[in-house]
Amino acid sequence: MKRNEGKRPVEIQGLEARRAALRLLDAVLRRGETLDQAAGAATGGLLTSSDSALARAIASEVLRWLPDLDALIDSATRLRLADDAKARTVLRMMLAQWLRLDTPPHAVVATGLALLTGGPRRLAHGVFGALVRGEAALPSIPTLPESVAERWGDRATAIAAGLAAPPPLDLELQDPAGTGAWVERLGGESLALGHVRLPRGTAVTDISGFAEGGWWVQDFAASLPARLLGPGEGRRVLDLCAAPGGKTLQLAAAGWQVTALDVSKRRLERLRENLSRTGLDAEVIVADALTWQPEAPFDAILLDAPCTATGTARRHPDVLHRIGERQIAEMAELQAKLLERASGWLKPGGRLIYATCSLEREEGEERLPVEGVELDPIRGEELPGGLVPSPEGWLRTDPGMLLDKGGLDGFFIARLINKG
Ligand SMILES: C[S@@+](CC[C@H](N)C(=O)[O-])C[C@H]1O[C@@H](n2cnc3c(N)ncnc32)[C@H](O)[C@@H]1O
Repeated sequence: MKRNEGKRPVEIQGLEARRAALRLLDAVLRRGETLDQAAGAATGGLLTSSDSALARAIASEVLRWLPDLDALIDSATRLRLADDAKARTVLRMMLAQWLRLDTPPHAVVATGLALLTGGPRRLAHGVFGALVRGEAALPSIPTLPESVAERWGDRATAIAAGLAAPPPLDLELQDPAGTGAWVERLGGESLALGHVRLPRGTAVTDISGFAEGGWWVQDFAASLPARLLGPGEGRRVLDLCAAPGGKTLQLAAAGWQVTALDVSKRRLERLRENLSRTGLDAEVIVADALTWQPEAPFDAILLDAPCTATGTARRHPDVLHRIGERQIAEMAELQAKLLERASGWLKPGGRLIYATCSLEREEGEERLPVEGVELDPIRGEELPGGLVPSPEGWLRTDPGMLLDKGGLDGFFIARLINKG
């Protein structure tokens, strides 16, 4: 009797993670889902969290470098593989593991070819082998999908330079006065009071002080909208579209009396957990901002509007392939409605921060002006070193900025005032 006869075939180690990566890519590229949405179904059945992290890393690197991986594949075969051919997707994964995740070619072959059979398997073997023998390499800056490069115009190359790798890990501190002490305790560097940046790949659970609640994870650019409202001194602020609550925590820590509103009950659960871990306080309201009405006007409002999130492409490279004119137009329409409503809920002299983590003009510059409120220009001296407001007085950040320090998420931020 041959070895293993009558038993289940021995599973190649690491194969499940590759199968999950394949499912993730299928969900993003074929069904238009986000990596986050797809993760539950695609990686939920995996045994270990490291397998799920590996699946996510493989899929992310494929999405980050997709046009360049395809160019390599096409350079090594005269057969034109369809964009959605399984052999192409598996080859993209194999190349991403070899060239981006430093997996040795023999391990890539063992886990990659097992996903294919017959002709496609022989083809993938040949293409991968030829590229390895030819010492294929990726460019230093990822090539953007054509439609994305067109949209981002003359900033496209600079932005792409910031997309070459996942971002570092930014922490926002509850007590800015303790910045020096936290930098000493955790290492890393600080780009402003209240901020600590740790190297990419740092696992949140490994950072000291999580249970103490002295910090929370928040990209540095995402911390700027709340910073631009200044200290609260007990005044009332509405955090509109608040969950999971990074900005709620910042506002509460800065002395604002916060009302945090969001339509998503599930995401607000995370906001409540964050409040309880940090010992901060806010009134939490589950409601649709398109129909909700406040009982009294606010001293300030922070509208961190739902958006296409193309500014988060470093962490969520799926946005490079899922977002097009239709999604942008839908979000812009929702943002216009939210802005129109929120602008009517300010006390005279009250300020409204409008922010989106999008790189699209339709979700930023083109949402201004807003009837009933005027631009309250952001001044250069209010911003951390290296960032400058536009001549009009709003702020745009993108992943190509502060690159020598690890880059930033893309945000549009404008501050408006009710002069009423
Ligand atoms: C960009 S996220 C907010 C992130 C949050 N401000 C933070 O810092 O953690 C946008 C939020 O808008 C919420 N949202 C979308 N449509 C909404 C609506 N009509 N009313 C209230 N919230 C809405 C979503 O549930 C989502 O939590």
